Amino acid sequence: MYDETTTSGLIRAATPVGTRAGYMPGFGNDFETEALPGALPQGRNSPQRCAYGLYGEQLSGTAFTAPQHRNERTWCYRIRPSVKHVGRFVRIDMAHWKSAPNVIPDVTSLGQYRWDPVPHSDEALTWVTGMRTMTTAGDAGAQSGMAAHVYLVTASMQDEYFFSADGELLVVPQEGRLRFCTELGVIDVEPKEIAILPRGLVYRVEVIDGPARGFVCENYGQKFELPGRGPIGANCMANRRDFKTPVAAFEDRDAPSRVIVKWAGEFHATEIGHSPLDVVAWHGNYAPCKYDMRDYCPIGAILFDHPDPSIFTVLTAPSGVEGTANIDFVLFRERWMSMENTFRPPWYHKNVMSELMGNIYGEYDAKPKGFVPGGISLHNCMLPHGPDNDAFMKASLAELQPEKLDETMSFMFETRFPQRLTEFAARTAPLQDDYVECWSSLRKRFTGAPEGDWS
Ligand SMILES: O=C(O)Cc1cc(O)ccc1O
Ligand SMILES: [Fe+2]
Repeated sequence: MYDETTTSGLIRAATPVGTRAGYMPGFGNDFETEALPGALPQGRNSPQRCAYGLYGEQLSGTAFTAPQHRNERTWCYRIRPSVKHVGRFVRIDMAHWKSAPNVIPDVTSLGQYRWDPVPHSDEALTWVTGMRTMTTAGDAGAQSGMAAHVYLVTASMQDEYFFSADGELLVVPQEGRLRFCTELGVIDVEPKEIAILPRGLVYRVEVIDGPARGFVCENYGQKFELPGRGPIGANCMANRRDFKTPVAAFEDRDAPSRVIVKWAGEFHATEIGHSPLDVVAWHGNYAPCKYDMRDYCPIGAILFDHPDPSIFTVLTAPSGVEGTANIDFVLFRERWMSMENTFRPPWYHKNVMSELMGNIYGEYDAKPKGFVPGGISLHNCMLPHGPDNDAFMKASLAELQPEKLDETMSFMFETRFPQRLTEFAARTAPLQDDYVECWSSLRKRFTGAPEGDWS
């Protein structure tokens, strides 16, 4: 079966038996997939003439010489080589998609901040024009750090394609459904799922259910990978098989089209006469994927104390310093709390890493009010934070029983670099001016007597 046509018009390869339609299971696998029989060369990458008159082309995701266990590349067999998909570039303006370094002199990034959900407007916004950068960290040109964005998408890209040379994008939907029609296949995402779009991969984004809102972590550094589990062993947390990579899908479509490229923090457009989504077959380990966060198996304390949130790491992007991530993507999802004689919510703390959080749905235990679905908070490098007064009192006085934190999903983009607010985050997005007041009624309970004052 090679003629499965998606509703977006792309011709898709057969799905491996027993797997979810349109996807192949595994994270970082060496995949192979073809949308026409015999399109994928066997036993070699560069036959003298490829089947169907296709062009062979390598997409490198790491340096040629990267260590074997980190080396990523994919061989594509396509109707035209990519060099025909880009012509002369014209610089274009993209007012709200910012890259590090982006230091605004009169904006103070030092602080604890929280925002209500960024609202939609009446404007038709695509994946590219609807991207709103909230923070940037590090330096895109130095290939370290990240940017945190909110996307507000109401319109599909038509005869328009995009790729970023600056980094991979980790997409965290919060509202609506999107379809990523990529060179390597089609990925549909909705809230509770995430997707990774590798650096350099060309795609267009269609709205399946709009308006769509969500969060994006743009990773300028080394790619996201699964964290080592240490003594936890070979299972739990995010399991490799639950990641899904699309089967090959292509379109052979002639139409005046535009490719937008993000490169060194700048945006450029180039005109072409056909769709660049023309990869008929591919094999390799550099590919987009998606993951359903309901498949994440949380590990936690089963007797006492609140462990560090690193136990909830879904993906980590290493920096040069061992154990100190360029970015950790951390998930706070439904789980049981059963610790005895324990203050169960997050403790008060100061962290060398800077923590940007987003709420996908439900209530977050440290902030029962104010941190709402679609909302964002930022606790920057070395700035103290923790439960608000209500959460502190409730957790301190609770009769402790096993309790399920149900209907909840929040996440954190945690980076070793300080995060800088953009002009949009500081002046346009719905910043909660009174956020720091959530700690103001935490009063002194010290009396000099061991029992303290809990009245
Ligand atoms: O600040 C936060 O809410 C995130 C967080 C959660 C947790 O369980 C422990 C530490 C931490 O930074
Ligand atoms: Fe924190």
